[in-house]
Amino acid sequence: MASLNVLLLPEPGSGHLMSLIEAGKRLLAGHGQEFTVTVLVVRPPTPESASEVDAHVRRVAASGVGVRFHHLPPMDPPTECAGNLQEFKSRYLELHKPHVEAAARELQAAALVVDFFATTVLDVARALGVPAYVYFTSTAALLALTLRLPALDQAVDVDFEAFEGTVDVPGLPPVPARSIPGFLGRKNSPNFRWFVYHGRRFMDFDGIIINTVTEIEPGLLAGIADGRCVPGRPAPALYPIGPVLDLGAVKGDASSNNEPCVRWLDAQPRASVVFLCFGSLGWSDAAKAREVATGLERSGHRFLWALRGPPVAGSRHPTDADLDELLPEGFLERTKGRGMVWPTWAPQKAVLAHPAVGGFVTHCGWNSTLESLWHGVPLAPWPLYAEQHLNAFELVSAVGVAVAMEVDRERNNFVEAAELERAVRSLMGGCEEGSRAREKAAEMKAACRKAVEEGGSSRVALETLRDAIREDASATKTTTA
Ligand SMILES: COc1cc(-c2[o+]c3cc(O)cc([O-])c3cc2O[C@@H]2O[C@H](CO)[C@H](O)[C@H](O)[C@H]2O)cc(OC)c1O
Ligand SMILES: O=c1ccn([C@@H]2O[C@H](COP(=O)(O)OP(=O)(O)O)[C@@H](O)[C@H]2O)c(=O)[nH]1
Repeated sequence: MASLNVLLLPEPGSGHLMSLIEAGKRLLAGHGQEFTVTVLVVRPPTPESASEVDAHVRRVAASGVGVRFHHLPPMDPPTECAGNLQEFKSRYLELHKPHVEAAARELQAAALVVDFFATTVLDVARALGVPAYVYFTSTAALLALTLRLPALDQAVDVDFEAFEGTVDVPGLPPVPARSIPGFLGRKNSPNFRWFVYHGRRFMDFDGIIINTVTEIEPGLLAGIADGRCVPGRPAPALYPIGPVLDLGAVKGDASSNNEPCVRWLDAQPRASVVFLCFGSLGWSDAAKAREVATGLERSGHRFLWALRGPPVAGSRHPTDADLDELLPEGFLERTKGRGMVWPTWAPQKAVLAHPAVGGFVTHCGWNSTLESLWHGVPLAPWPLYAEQHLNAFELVSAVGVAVAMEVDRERNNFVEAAELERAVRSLMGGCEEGSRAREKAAEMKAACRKAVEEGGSSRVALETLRDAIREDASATKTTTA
Protein backbone atom coordinates (compact mmCIF):
# COMPACT_ATOMS: atom_id res chain seq x y z
CA MET A 1 0.00 0.00 0.00
CA ALA A 2 1.28 3.51 -0.87
CA SER A 3 1.92 5.60 2.20
CA LEU A 4 -0.19 8.67 3.03
CA ASN A 5 1.82 11.78 2.25
CA VAL A 6 1.08 14.56 4.75
CA LEU A 7 2.40 17.91 3.51
CA LEU A 8 3.44 20.50 6.09
CA LEU A 9 3.56 24.18 5.17
CA PRO A 10 5.45 26.10 7.88
CA GLU A 11 5.88 29.85 8.07
CA PRO A 12 9.57 30.35 7.25
CA GLY A 13 10.52 31.90 10.65
CA SER A 14 12.68 29.24 12.29
CA GLY A 15 10.54 29.10 15.49
CA HIS A 16 7.40 28.07 13.60
CA LEU A 17 9.34 25.83 11.18
CA MET A 18 11.04 23.87 13.96
CA SER A 19 7.77 23.41 15.81
CA LEU A 20 5.93 22.09 12.75
CA ILE A 21 8.81 19.74 11.83
CA GLU A 22 8.74 18.41 15.38
CA ALA A 23 4.97 17.85 15.06
CA GLY A 24 5.63 15.98 11.79
CA LYS A 25 8.11 13.74 13.60
CA ARG A 26 5.40 12.88 16.16
CA LEU A 27 2.97 12.00 13.40
CA LEU A 28 5.56 9.69 11.83
CA ALA A 29 6.77 8.05 15.04
CA GLY A 30 6.09 4.32 14.82
CA HIS A 31 4.04 4.85 11.63
CA GLY A 32 6.80 5.34 9.04
CA GLN A 33 5.40 2.59 6.81
CA GLU A 34 1.95 4.09 6.70
CA PHE A 35 2.71 7.84 6.59
CA THR A 36 5.19 10.09 4.79
CA VAL A 37 5.76 13.62 6.05
CA THR A 38 6.99 16.20 3.54
CA VAL A 39 7.83 19.76 4.56
CA LEU A 40 7.17 22.38 1.88
CA VAL A 41 10.02 24.80 2.45
CA VAL A 42 9.26 28.44 1.72
CA ARG A 43 12.39 30.46 0.98
CA PRO A 44 12.73 32.97 3.86
CA PRO A 45 12.61 36.60 2.76
CA THR A 46 15.98 37.68 4.22
CA PRO A 47 19.46 36.15 3.82
CA GLU A 48 19.76 35.96 7.63
CA SER A 49 16.62 33.87 8.09
CA ALA A 50 17.41 31.89 4.91
CA SER A 51 20.71 30.68 6.34
CA GLU A 52 19.05 29.81 9.67
CA VAL A 53 16.33 27.81 7.93
CA ASP A 54 18.82 26.11 5.56
CA ALA A 55 20.96 25.02 8.51
CA HIS A 56 17.94 23.60 10.32
CA VAL A 57 16.63 21.79 7.24
CA ARG A 58 20.10 20.28 6.64
CA ARG A 59 20.30 19.14 10.27
CA VAL A 60 16.92 17.43 10.20
CA ALA A 61 17.51 15.91 6.76
CA ALA A 62 20.81 14.43 7.98
CA SER A 63 19.34 13.15 11.25
CA GLY A 64 17.57 10.20 9.65
CA VAL A 65 14.18 10.90 11.26
CA GLY A 66 12.51 10.36 7.90
CA VAL A 67 10.97 13.80 7.38
CA ARG A 68 11.32 14.81 3.70
CA PHE A 69 11.78 18.31 2.29
CA HIS A 70 10.43 19.85 -0.89
CA HIS A 71 11.68 23.36 -1.67
CA LEU A 72 9.06 25.63 -3.21
CA PRO A 73 10.29 27.96 -5.97
CA PRO A 74 11.44 31.33 -4.59
CA MET A 75 8.96 34.22 -4.72
CA ASP A 76 9.48 37.95 -4.38
CA PRO A 77 8.28 39.02 -0.94
CA PRO A 78 5.28 41.37 -0.81
CA THR A 79 6.12 45.05 -0.75
CA GLU A 80 4.45 47.89 1.13
CA CYS A 81 3.90 46.09 4.41
CA ALA A 82 7.09 47.05 6.20
CA GLY A 83 6.60 46.94 9.97
CA ASN A 84 3.39 44.90 9.71
CA LEU A 85 4.85 41.49 10.36
CA GLN A 86 1.61 39.55 10.61
CA GLU A 87 0.41 41.06 7.34
CA PHE A 88 3.78 40.36 5.72
CA LYS A 89 3.85 36.71 6.78
CA SER A 90 0.22 36.16 5.73
CA ARG A 91 0.66 37.77 2.30
CA TYR A 92 3.99 36.08 1.64
CA LEU A 93 2.47 32.66 2.28
CA GLU A 94 -0.57 33.55 0.15
CA LEU A 95 1.74 34.25 -2.81
CA HIS A 96 2.93 30.63 -2.64
CA LYS A 97 -0.53 29.14 -3.26
CA PRO A 98 0.13 28.10 -6.90
CA HIS A 99 3.37 26.39 -5.86
CA VAL A 100 1.67 24.61 -2.98
CA GLU A 101 -1.00 23.39 -5.38
CA ALA A 102 1.62 22.09 -7.85
CA ALA A 103 3.51 20.36 -5.02
CA ALA A 104 0.34 18.83 -3.60
CA ARG A 105 -0.51 17.37 -7.02
CA GLU A 106 3.03 16.15 -7.68
CA LEU A 107 3.43 14.60 -4.23
CA GLN A 108 -0.13 13.19 -4.14
CA ALA A 109 -0.95 14.82 -0.83
CA ALA A 110 -3.21 12.92 1.54
CA ALA A 111 -3.52 15.98 3.82
CA LEU A 112 -2.19 19.51 4.11
CA VAL A 113 -1.10 20.94 7.48
CA VAL A 114 -0.47 24.69 7.36
CA ASP A 115 0.96 27.28 9.71
CA PHE A 116 -1.64 29.61 11.22
CA PHE A 117 -0.41 32.46 9.01
CA ALA A 118 -1.23 30.36 5.91
CA THR A 119 -5.01 30.01 6.13
CA THR A 120 -5.37 31.33 2.55
CA VAL A 121 -3.96 27.98 1.40
CA LEU A 122 -7.22 26.31 2.42
CA ASP A 123 -8.42 27.18 -1.11
CA VAL A 124 -5.77 24.87 -2.55
CA ALA A 125 -6.85 21.97 -0.35
CA ARG A 126 -10.49 22.50 -1.24
CA ALA A 127 -9.69 22.69 -4.97
CA LEU A 128 -7.86 19.36 -4.73
CA GLY A 129 -10.32 17.70 -2.36
CA VAL A 130 -7.60 17.16 0.24
CA PRO A 131 -8.28 17.57 4.00
CA ALA A 132 -6.62 20.60 5.57
CA TYR A 133 -5.46 21.24 9.10
CA VAL A 134 -4.05 24.33 10.81
CA TYR A 135 -0.96 23.91 12.97
CA PHE A 136 -1.13 26.37 15.84
CA THR A 137 2.29 26.92 17.46
CA SER A 138 0.96 28.83 20.44
CA THR A 139 -1.60 28.63 23.23
CA ALA A 140 -5.27 27.67 23.23
CA ALA A 141 -5.75 31.15 24.73
CA LEU A 142 -4.43 32.85 21.57
CA LEU A 143 -6.45 30.43 19.46
CA ALA A 144 -9.65 31.20 21.42
CA LEU A 145 -9.01 34.94 21.15
CA THR A 146 -8.39 34.65 17.39
CA LEU A 147 -11.61 32.65 16.93
CA ARG A 148 -13.49 35.33 18.93
CA LEU A 149 -11.91 38.18 16.94
CA PRO A 150 -14.47 38.50 14.11
CA ALA A 151 -17.25 38.89 16.74
CA LEU A 152 -15.15 41.23 18.91
CA ASP A 153 -14.43 43.29 15.81
CA GLN A 154 -18.18 43.85 15.43
CA ALA A 155 -18.96 44.30 19.11
CA VAL A 156 -16.14 46.57 20.29
CA ASP A 157 -15.81 50.00 18.68
CA VAL A 158 -12.56 51.09 20.27
CA ASP A 159 -9.04 49.91 19.61
CA PHE A 160 -7.70 47.46 22.20
CA GLU A 161 -4.76 49.76 22.82
CA ALA A 162 -7.17 52.54 23.90
CA PHE A 163 -9.61 50.22 25.69
CA GLU A 164 -9.64 50.24 29.47
CA GLY A 165 -12.00 47.32 30.00
CA THR A 166 -11.59 43.58 29.76
CA VAL A 167 -12.12 41.11 26.95
CA ASP A 168 -14.15 37.96 27.37
CA VAL A 169 -12.31 34.82 26.21
CA PRO A 170 -14.16 31.61 27.19
CA GLY A 171 -12.01 29.62 29.59
CA LEU A 172 -9.98 32.60 30.88
CA PRO A 173 -10.73 35.13 33.59
CA PRO A 174 -11.65 38.52 32.01
CA VAL A 175 -8.56 39.54 30.03
CA PRO A 176 -7.38 43.13 30.64
CA ALA A 177 -6.98 44.91 27.29
CA ARG A 178 -3.33 45.57 28.21
CA SER A 179 -2.70 41.81 27.95
CA ILE A 180 -4.00 41.58 24.38
CA PRO A 181 -1.12 41.08 21.88
CA GLY A 182 0.26 44.38 20.57
CA PHE A 183 -0.32 43.40 16.93
CA LEU A 184 -4.08 43.43 17.68
CA GLY A 185 -3.90 46.92 19.20
CA ARG A 186 -5.47 48.88 16.35
CA LYS A 187 -8.61 47.70 14.57
CA ASN A 188 -7.78 49.33 11.29
CA SER A 189 -4.24 47.99 11.12
CA PRO A 190 -3.51 45.35 8.46
CA ASN A 191 -2.26 43.04 11.21
CA PHE A 192 -5.60 43.17 13.04
CA ARG A 193 -7.54 42.68 9.78
CA TRP A 194 -5.41 39.63 8.91
CA PHE A 195 -6.05 38.07 12.31
CA VAL A 196 -9.80 38.61 11.88
CA TYR A 197 -9.44 36.85 8.52
CA HIS A 198 -7.44 33.96 10.00
CA GLY A 199 -9.92 33.61 12.89
CA ARG A 200 -12.79 33.27 10.42
CA ARG A 201 -10.87 30.82 8.23
CA PHE A 202 -9.82 28.55 11.11
CA MET A 203 -13.49 27.56 11.39
CA ASP A 204 -13.46 26.13 7.85
CA PHE A 205 -10.54 23.75 8.37
CA ASP A 206 -10.96 20.04 9.01
CA GLY A 207 -9.11 20.39 12.27
CA ILE A 208 -6.69 22.44 14.35
CA ILE A 209 -3.54 20.78 15.64
CA ILE A 210 -2.23 22.75 18.58
CA ASN A 211 1.01 22.68 20.54
CA THR A 212 -0.55 22.54 23.96
CA VAL A 213 -1.48 19.95 26.56
CA THR A 214 -5.12 19.43 27.56
CA GLU A 215 -4.18 19.44 31.24
CA ILE A 216 -2.48 22.88 30.95
CA GLU A 217 -5.41 24.63 29.24
CA PRO A 218 -8.50 22.46 29.91
CA GLY A 219 -11.06 25.30 30.17
CA LEU A 220 -9.88 27.03 27.01
CA LEU A 221 -9.86 23.85 24.93
CA ALA A 222 -13.33 22.95 26.23
CA GLY A 223 -14.56 26.48 25.43
CA ILE A 224 -13.38 26.16 21.83
CA ALA A 225 -14.68 22.60 21.40
CA ASP A 226 -18.11 23.48 22.91
CA GLY A 227 -18.54 26.28 20.38
CA ARG A 228 -18.39 29.08 22.97
CA CYS A 229 -15.87 31.08 20.92
CA VAL A 230 -18.03 31.10 17.78
CA PRO A 231 -21.60 30.41 18.91
CA GLY A 232 -23.88 28.80 16.34
CA ARG A 233 -21.14 27.01 14.40
CA PRO A 234 -19.57 23.63 15.15
CA ALA A 235 -15.91 24.06 16.00
CA PRO A 236 -13.32 22.19 13.91
CA ALA A 237 -11.83 19.11 15.55
CA LEU A 238 -9.05 20.00 18.00
CA TYR A 239 -5.86 17.99 18.37
CA PRO A 240 -3.80 19.14 21.40
CA ILE A 241 -0.66 17.09 20.79
CA GLY A 242 1.84 19.02 22.94
CA PRO A 243 4.25 19.63 24.36
CA VAL A 244 5.78 19.53 20.87
CA LEU A 245 9.39 19.89 21.96
CA ASP A 246 12.55 18.24 20.79
CA LEU A 247 12.52 15.99 23.83
CA GLY A 248 15.89 14.48 22.93
CA ALA A 249 17.40 17.94 23.24
CA VAL A 250 15.35 18.66 26.37
CA LYS A 251 17.14 15.83 28.13
CA GLY A 252 20.28 17.75 27.36
CA ASP A 253 22.68 16.68 24.65
CA ALA A 254 26.29 16.05 25.54
CA SER A 255 27.61 19.32 24.07
CA SER A 256 25.03 21.44 25.93
CA ASN A 257 25.81 19.69 29.18
CA ASN A 258 29.47 20.60 28.75
CA GLU A 259 28.83 24.32 28.37
CA PRO A 260 30.50 26.21 31.24
CA CYS A 261 27.17 27.63 32.44
CA VAL A 262 25.77 24.10 32.86
CA ARG A 263 28.98 22.98 34.61
CA TRP A 264 28.59 26.00 36.90
CA LEU A 265 25.08 24.83 37.79
CA ASP A 266 26.56 21.47 38.87
CA ALA A 267 28.15 23.24 41.82
CA GLN A 268 24.94 24.96 43.01
CA PRO A 269 22.42 23.60 45.53
CA ARG A 270 19.17 22.07 44.32
CA ALA A 271 16.48 24.53 43.12
CA SER A 272 18.59 27.50 44.25
CA VAL A 273 19.26 29.31 40.95
CA VAL A 274 16.94 31.65 39.10
CA PHE A 275 17.49 31.48 35.32
CA LEU A 276 16.81 34.55 33.14
CA CYS A 277 16.51 34.17 29.36
CA PHE A 278 14.42 36.09 26.82
CA GLY A 279 13.98 33.97 23.72
CA SER A 280 15.53 34.24 20.31
CA LEU A 281 14.77 37.94 19.92
CA GLY A 282 15.07 39.40 23.44
CA TRP A 283 17.95 41.76 24.28
CA SER A 284 18.86 44.53 26.75
CA ASP A 285 20.33 47.97 26.49
CA ALA A 286 22.40 49.35 29.37
CA ALA A 287 19.37 50.90 31.13
CA LYS A 288 17.46 47.62 31.17
CA ALA A 289 20.53 45.60 32.14
CA ARG A 290 21.20 47.98 35.06
CA GLU A 291 17.71 47.36 36.49
CA VAL A 292 18.11 43.59 36.15
CA ALA A 293 21.59 43.63 37.70
CA THR A 294 20.43 45.76 40.65
CA GLY A 295 17.33 43.64 41.17
CA LEU A 296 19.31 40.39 41.12
CA GLU A 297 22.02 41.72 43.40
CA ARG A 298 19.49 42.94 45.98
CA SER A 299 17.42 39.73 45.82
CA GLY A 300 20.35 37.83 47.35
CA HIS A 301 19.50 34.77 45.22
CA ARG A 302 21.77 32.76 42.96
CA PHE A 303 21.23 33.48 39.27
CA LEU A 304 22.18 32.49 35.73
CA TRP A 305 21.40 35.39 33.41
CA ALA A 306 21.47 34.98 29.62
CA LEU A 307 22.16 38.56 28.59
CA ARG A 308 22.14 39.60 24.92
CA GLY A 309 23.00 42.93 23.31
CA PRO A 310 21.15 44.97 20.65
CA PRO A 311 20.92 43.62 17.07
CA VAL A 312 23.11 45.18 14.39
CA ALA A 313 21.35 47.27 11.72
CA GLY A 314 19.22 45.19 9.37
CA SER A 315 18.90 42.24 11.77
CA ARG A 316 16.28 41.37 14.42
CA HIS A 317 18.58 38.93 16.20
CA PRO A 318 20.43 39.95 19.37
CA THR A 319 24.21 40.08 19.46
CA ASP A 320 26.52 38.65 22.11
CA ALA A 321 26.57 41.02 25.06
CA ASP A 322 29.45 43.36 25.71
CA LEU A 323 29.46 42.99 29.50
CA ASP A 324 31.70 46.03 30.10
CA GLU A 325 29.19 48.17 28.24
CA LEU A 326 25.99 46.69 29.68
CA LEU A 327 26.67 45.87 33.33
CA PRO A 328 27.01 48.31 36.24
CA GLU A 329 30.58 48.70 37.47
CA GLY A 330 31.70 46.08 39.96
CA PHE A 331 28.56 43.93 39.52
CA LEU A 332 30.44 40.80 38.45
CA GLU A 333 32.90 41.05 41.37
CA ARG A 334 30.15 41.69 43.94
CA THR A 335 28.07 38.72 42.78
CA LYS A 336 31.01 36.37 42.12
CA GLY A 337 30.24 32.82 43.23
CA ARG A 338 26.52 33.29 43.44
CA GLY A 339 25.76 34.47 39.92
CA MET A 340 26.79 33.98 36.32
CA VAL A 341 26.13 36.23 33.33
CA TRP A 342 26.07 34.28 30.08
CA PRO A 343 26.58 36.67 27.14
CA THR A 344 25.52 34.47 24.21
CA TRP A 345 22.89 31.94 23.12
CA ALA A 346 22.18 29.80 26.17
CA PRO A 347 21.73 26.01 26.20
CA GLN A 348 18.26 26.70 27.62
CA LYS A 349 16.90 23.16 27.47
CA ALA A 350 19.87 21.77 29.38
CA VAL A 351 19.66 24.62 31.90
CA LEU A 352 15.96 24.09 32.60
CA ALA A 353 16.62 20.34 32.94
CA HIS A 354 19.24 20.99 35.62
CA PRO A 355 18.18 20.28 39.23
CA ALA A 356 19.90 23.46 40.47
CA VAL A 357 17.39 25.64 38.61
CA GLY A 358 14.43 26.67 40.77
CA GLY A 359 12.80 29.49 38.80
CA PHE A 360 12.71 31.04 35.34
CA VAL A 361 12.34 34.72 34.47
CA THR A 362 11.15 34.41 30.87
CA HIS A 363 9.73 36.38 27.95
CA CYS A 364 6.96 33.74 27.95
CA GLY A 365 7.54 32.46 24.43
CA TRP A 366 5.37 29.38 24.29
CA ASN A 367 8.25 27.00 23.56
CA SER A 368 10.20 28.33 26.53
CA THR A 369 7.11 28.04 28.71
CA LEU A 370 6.51 24.41 27.71
CA GLU A 371 10.20 23.59 28.26
CA SER A 372 9.95 25.07 31.76
CA LEU A 373 6.77 23.18 32.63
CA TRP A 374 8.25 19.94 31.26
CA HIS A 375 10.80 20.28 34.06
CA GLY A 376 8.38 21.65 36.68
CA VAL A 377 10.17 25.04 36.90
CA PRO A 378 7.88 27.93 38.01
CA LEU A 379 8.04 31.20 36.12
CA ALA A 380 8.16 34.97 36.48
CA PRO A 381 6.84 36.44 33.22
CA TRP A 382 8.59 39.32 31.48
CA PRO A 383 6.74 39.40 28.13
CA LEU A 384 8.30 41.31 25.21
CA TYR A 385 6.76 40.68 21.77
CA ALA A 386 4.33 38.57 19.68
CA GLU A 387 1.59 37.05 21.90
CA GLN A 388 3.69 36.97 25.09
CA HIS A 389 1.63 39.45 27.16
CA LEU A 390 -1.39 37.17 26.76
CA ASN A 391 0.75 34.14 27.69
CA ALA A 392 1.96 35.97 30.82
CA PHE A 393 -1.59 36.79 31.91
CA GLU A 394 -2.71 33.20 31.40
CA LEU A 395 0.26 31.68 33.25
CA VAL A 396 -0.37 33.82 36.33
CA SER A 397 -4.16 33.99 36.42
CA ALA A 398 -5.35 30.73 34.87
CA VAL A 399 -2.61 28.09 34.91
CA GLY A 400 -1.15 29.31 38.22
CA VAL A 401 2.47 28.36 37.45
CA ALA A 402 3.86 31.91 37.55
CA VAL A 403 4.23 34.77 40.02
CA ALA A 404 3.11 38.16 38.73
CA MET A 405 5.67 40.79 37.79
CA GLU A 406 4.84 44.35 36.78
CA VAL A 407 6.06 45.04 33.25
CA ASP A 408 5.52 48.57 31.90
CA ARG A 409 4.32 48.06 28.35
CA GLU A 410 4.23 51.82 27.76
CA ARG A 411 7.97 52.00 28.49
CA ASN A 412 9.11 49.31 26.10
CA ASN A 413 8.39 46.53 28.62
CA PHE A 414 10.54 48.08 31.34
CA VAL A 415 10.81 46.40 34.76
CA GLU A 416 12.09 48.40 37.73
CA ALA A 417 14.92 46.85 39.77
CA ALA A 418 12.75 46.79 42.92
CA GLU A 419 9.98 44.94 41.08
CA LEU A 420 12.40 42.31 39.74
CA GLU A 421 13.88 41.90 43.23
CA ARG A 422 10.38 41.39 44.68
CA ALA A 423 9.37 38.92 41.96
CA VAL A 424 12.61 36.90 42.28
CA ARG A 425 12.22 36.70 46.06
CA SER A 426 8.63 35.61 45.62
CA LEU A 427 9.53 33.01 42.99
CA MET A 428 12.53 31.59 44.87
CA GLY A 429 11.89 32.41 48.46
CA GLY A 430 9.07 30.19 49.60
CA CYS A 431 6.41 32.86 50.20
CA GLU A 432 2.88 31.71 49.54
CA GLU A 433 2.61 32.99 45.95
CA GLY A 434 5.92 31.34 44.98
CA SER A 435 5.14 28.07 46.73
CA ARG A 436 1.77 27.86 44.98
CA ALA A 437 3.43 28.45 41.59
CA ARG A 438 6.07 25.80 42.38
CA GLU A 439 3.43 23.23 43.38
CA LYS A 440 1.38 23.96 40.28
CA ALA A 441 4.49 23.72 38.06
CA ALA A 442 5.25 20.30 39.59
CA GLU A 443 1.68 19.25 38.81
CA MET A 444 2.08 20.43 35.21
CA LYS A 445 5.36 18.53 34.88
CA ALA A 446 3.59 15.31 35.83
CA ALA A 447 0.66 16.11 33.53
CA CYS A 448 2.92 16.86 30.53
CA ARG A 449 4.86 13.65 30.96
CA LYS A 450 1.69 11.60 31.32
CA ALA A 451 0.15 13.29 28.26
CA VAL A 452 2.86 11.95 25.93
CA GLU A 453 2.82 8.40 27.35
CA GLU A 454 0.74 5.58 25.91
CA GLY A 455 -2.92 6.44 26.62
CA GLY A 456 -2.07 10.04 27.58
CA SER A 457 -4.12 12.95 26.21
CA SER A 458 -1.59 14.09 23.59
CA ARG A 459 -0.88 10.54 22.38
CA VAL A 460 -4.61 9.92 22.03
CA ALA A 461 -5.05 13.23 20.12
CA LEU A 462 -2.25 12.21 17.75
CA GLU A 463 -3.79 8.81 17.11
CA THR A 464 -7.22 10.45 16.55
CA LEU A 465 -5.56 12.74 14.00
CA ARG A 466 -3.97 9.77 12.19
CA ASP A 467 -7.41 8.09 12.13
CA ALA A 468 -8.99 11.19 10.61
CA ILE A 469 -6.33 11.32 7.87
CA ARG A 470 -6.72 7.59 7.18
CA GLU A 471 -10.51 7.89 6.99
CA ASP A 472 -10.36 10.87 4.66
CA ALA A 473 -7.91 9.09 2.41
CA SER A 474 -10.04 5.95 2.18
CA ALA A 475 -13.20 8.04 1.59
CA THR A 476 -11.46 9.86 -1.26
CA LYS A 477 -10.39 6.53 -2.74
CA THR A 478 -13.95 5.22 -2.48
CA THR A 479 -15.43 8.26 -4.20
CA THR A 480 -12.82 8.36 -6.95
CA ALA A 481 -12.90 4.59 -7.59
C1 LIG B 1 2.54 33.60 17.97
O1 LIG B 1 2.33 34.75 17.23
C2 LIG B 1 3.44 35.28 16.59
C3 LIG B 1 4.74 34.79 16.67
C4 LIG B 1 5.80 35.40 15.98
C5 LIG B 1 7.18 34.95 16.04
O2 LIG B 1 7.93 35.16 14.94
C6 LIG B 1 9.23 34.75 14.88
C7 LIG B 1 9.96 34.99 13.70
C8 LIG B 1 11.30 34.60 13.64
O3 LIG B 1 11.99 34.83 12.52
C9 LIG B 1 11.90 33.96 14.70
C10 LIG B 1 11.17 33.73 15.86
O4 LIG B 1 11.72 33.13 16.81
C11 LIG B 1 9.83 34.13 15.96
C12 LIG B 1 9.07 33.92 17.08
C13 LIG B 1 7.75 34.36 17.11
O5 LIG B 1 7.00 34.22 18.18
C14 LIG B 1 7.13 33.05 18.92
O6 LIG B 1 6.75 31.94 18.15
C15 LIG B 1 6.76 30.72 18.89
C16 LIG B 1 6.29 29.63 17.97
O7 LIG B 1 7.35 28.87 17.55
C17 LIG B 1 5.82 30.78 20.07
O8 LIG B 1 4.47 30.92 19.68
C18 LIG B 1 6.21 31.96 20.92
O9 LIG B 1 5.29 32.08 21.97
C19 LIG B 1 6.24 33.23 20.13
O10 LIG B 1 6.74 34.25 20.94
C20 LIG B 1 5.55 36.51 15.22
C21 LIG B 1 4.26 36.97 15.14
O11 LIG B 1 3.96 38.03 14.37
C22 LIG B 1 4.99 38.59 13.68
C23 LIG B 1 3.19 36.38 15.82
O12 LIG B 1 1.96 36.87 15.73
O1 LIG C 1 19.47 31.78 24.53
C1 LIG C 1 18.54 31.09 24.11
C2 LIG C 1 17.27 31.61 23.73
C3 LIG C 1 16.28 30.73 23.28
N1 LIG C 1 16.53 29.40 23.19
C4 LIG C 1 15.50 28.48 22.65
O2 LIG C 1 14.76 29.12 21.63
C5 LIG C 1 13.40 28.77 21.69
C6 LIG C 1 12.58 30.04 21.90
O3 LIG C 1 11.25 29.79 21.58
P1 LIG C 1 10.07 30.58 22.24
O4 LIG C 1 8.81 30.10 21.64
O5 LIG C 1 10.14 30.51 23.70
O6 LIG C 1 10.33 32.09 21.88
P2 LIG C 1 10.74 32.85 20.54
O7 LIG C 1 12.20 32.98 20.61
O8 LIG C 1 10.28 32.03 19.38
O9 LIG C 1 10.02 34.11 20.70
C7 LIG C 1 13.25 27.81 22.86
O10 LIG C 1 13.27 26.49 22.38
C8 LIG C 1 14.48 28.07 23.70
O11 LIG C 1 14.93 26.93 24.41
C9 LIG C 1 17.74 28.89 23.59
O12 LIG C 1 17.95 27.68 23.54
N2 LIG C 1 18.70 29.74 24.03
